[in-house]
Amino acid sequence: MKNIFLVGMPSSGKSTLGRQLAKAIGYKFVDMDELIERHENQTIPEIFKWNGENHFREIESKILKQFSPNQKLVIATGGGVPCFFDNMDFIKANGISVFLNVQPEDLFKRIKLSDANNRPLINKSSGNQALFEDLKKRYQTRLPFYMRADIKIDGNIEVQQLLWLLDEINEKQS
Ligand SMILES: Nc1ncnc2c1ncn2[C@@H]1O[C@H](COP(=O)(O)OP(=O)(O)O)[C@@H](O)[C@H]1O
Ligand SMILES: O=C(O)C1=C[C@@H](OP(=O)(O)O)[C@@H](O)[C@H](O)C1
Ligand SMILES: [Mg+2]
Repeated sequence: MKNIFLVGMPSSGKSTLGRQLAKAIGYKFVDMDELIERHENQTIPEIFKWNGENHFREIESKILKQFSPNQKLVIATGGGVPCFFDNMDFIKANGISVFLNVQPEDLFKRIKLSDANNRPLINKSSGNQALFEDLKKRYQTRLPFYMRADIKIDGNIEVQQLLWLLDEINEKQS
């Protein structure tokens, strides 16, 4: 079975669901953001601050292209991965892609609930209205890229729906 790439907005659950999915199907889980941090020996906010977004995007694309199709991996991509360079072409050619579709209203709630403040593109201190507007705009801009995924699912899925997702993946591959 091919590698599985999870794509979607920040806070759509790629890392959370990716771990569960990998465990359920006996795959290894990898988080691209963690690979990038290890490669650069810096946190994501530090990379953005000291080297800029362009550098981050280049490293991100380089890390992506090191995957080969049949490594038995579930890969949580960063939210921007499908939207830069030919990354989405690579993903489609080298694995099964799953878009976790979570609406801006729900993303907003998740981001507000979480203590984490490690996403340089999401300014939690900018005020609720500005944060929500930014999420809506980013979601609309990115949607066409995410929609190229092989499978699109509502990101608010329950654990039992994971089984449906697995069936769907198997069908795509048979
Ligand atoms: N299905 C879900 N329903 C509600 N909250 C979720 C769900 N999946 C993840 N979360 C919460 O959303 C936040 C971001 O999840 P995460 O997996 O880090 O997203 P991503 O990797 O897509 O940025 C976390 O606080 C997590 O607990
Ligand atoms: O949406 C984006 O452009 C980004 C999302 C982040 O990953 P998550 O989607 O896991 O938050 C991380 O790669 C970086 O902060 C940029
Ligand atoms: Mg993540």
